[in-house]
Amino acid sequence: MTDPQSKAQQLREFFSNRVINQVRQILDLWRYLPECNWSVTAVADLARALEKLAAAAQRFDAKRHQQLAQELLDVLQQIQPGQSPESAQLELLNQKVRLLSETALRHNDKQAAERLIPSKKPVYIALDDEAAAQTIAQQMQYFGIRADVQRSSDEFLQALQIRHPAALVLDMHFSGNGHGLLLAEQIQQQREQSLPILFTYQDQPPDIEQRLSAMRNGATGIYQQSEIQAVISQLEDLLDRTPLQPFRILIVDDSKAQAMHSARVLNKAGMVTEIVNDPLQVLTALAESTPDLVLMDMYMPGCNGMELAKVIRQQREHLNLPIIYLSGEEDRQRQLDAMAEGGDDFLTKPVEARHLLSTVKTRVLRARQLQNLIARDSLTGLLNHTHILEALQENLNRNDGTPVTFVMIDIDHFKNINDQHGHPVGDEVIKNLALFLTQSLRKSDPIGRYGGEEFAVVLRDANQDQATMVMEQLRQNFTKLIHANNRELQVTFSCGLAQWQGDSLSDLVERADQALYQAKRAGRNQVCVAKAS
Ligand SMILES: Nc1nc2c(ncn2[C@@H]2O[C@H](COP(=O)(O)OP(=O)(O)OP(=O)(O)O)[C@@H](O)[C@H]2O)c(=O)[nH]1
Repeated sequence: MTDPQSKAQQLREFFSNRVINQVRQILDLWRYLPECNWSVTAVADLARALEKLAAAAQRFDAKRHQQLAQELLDVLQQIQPGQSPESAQLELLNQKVRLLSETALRHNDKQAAERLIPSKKPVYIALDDEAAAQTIAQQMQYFGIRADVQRSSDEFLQALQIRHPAALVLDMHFSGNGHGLLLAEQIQQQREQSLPILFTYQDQPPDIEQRLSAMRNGATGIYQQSEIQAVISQLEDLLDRTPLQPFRILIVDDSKAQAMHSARVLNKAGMVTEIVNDPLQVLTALAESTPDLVLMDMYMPGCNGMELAKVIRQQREHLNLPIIYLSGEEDRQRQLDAMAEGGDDFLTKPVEARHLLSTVKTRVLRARQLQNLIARDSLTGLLNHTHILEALQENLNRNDGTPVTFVMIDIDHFKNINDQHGHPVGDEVIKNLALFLTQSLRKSDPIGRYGGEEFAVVLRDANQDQATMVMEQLRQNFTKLIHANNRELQVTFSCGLAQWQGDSLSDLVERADQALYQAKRAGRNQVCVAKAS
């Protein structure tokens, strides 16, 4: 007879697998909605996927998933088919989708390697050098990316018939000089949507004609075969399914009708809007919500748009906030004057919806890129020292009963690596660990470069035992990575972690640091847990 406990465990694992797939599908549909301006069919597809999840969750008694799926369905049903969703509805949907993506995996899931982020679809690798292809495939697996090696053009084409991959890693000269490029052309011609292809070459860098041909055939990048980590990094971007933070737009216009019109256009593309009709209220609105962009009328009672833009720019925190004027002003000189006073763009009313949308989207994406650069470490792309601590503080502030564990990681004998192999190799090891952590942890876990060869992670919803399991697994996997194409170079890290017990941020960090010190003293290459305070 089967032990009832193991049966329950099996059921849980079955559900866990299934839910990961269903949530993946829901996230894909969700990301597609703004692109198709919330088309009726796309919303119906999302509703169907949510119904399926709710039904499966009910069968397996997974209350949290059932509740979230149902809540999402309730909001969707309030939106009239073909109409713009309201900002409050968008807020709610965004918040629930985010929660759903977070619940899709727990740290103690057995399938920790198969996380939410990477696509379930495999990546096909087709290189002339099969041993090199196997090495890349194995490295990808350590990063949680499924990879299938294809040995010949025929095998490759056959595999494509059977299963669509998430992306291809293809040698430009697979099966003969330039043949990889021809193969790519043949593959893309048969598809409606082009397949992302990462082209590789062995020694001779491609010339401009080959690069152009690669670009025309769907290249997302061209790499030397030995740049394994760069290939993995690009794949991670391609396969990322984290729900985007919605764009938040503050509309400042004394005309209620004009403001509502703009709001509807932006809402239809999934952007959350807030309207301020009294220009004197703009600073209060900026302090309360943190918009990505301000869309502003030029002529309003009380003050004009140019004066307002100047006042906004006087505050350091809004120096990079994009401001777009939307006005009936047609005089080009006045428009240019307005931009000189702190505006970024000028749209003349009446503006076409697609024109407004593309201007707003481009500006917000640029501003976010810039913000990202400021908050992130340039070598690794991780949060910098200040911002990882800020992320930790935010998590402590939530104080909603879910455990939070702070983890500190330090590469062992890093000075020797620099001394023996050179600084560039040291840098590569740092980048590899950053990428490895990004790939191996949940997207919702903030990861930072704390100092030179020191890293920090905030694990939310993980107590110290769960966190130890996760970090122990990572520690073991990390030792298997190849760095700088040198199989002799084995790198390890030590790790100290502390679960938050209601203590101050500095005490928590101090405890994790002490635990890290313990791990170093006890011989390195290990995970140590902090003592209770
Ligand atoms: N290549 C490279 N090296 C760095 C960077 N930041 C710090 N380092 C070096 O990292 C080394 C850190 O060495 P230590 O703190 O002495 O410790 P360790 O050699 O890692 O030894 P243990 O931590 O005791 O295992 C120093 O030599 C720094 O110069 C960086 O961005 N790139």
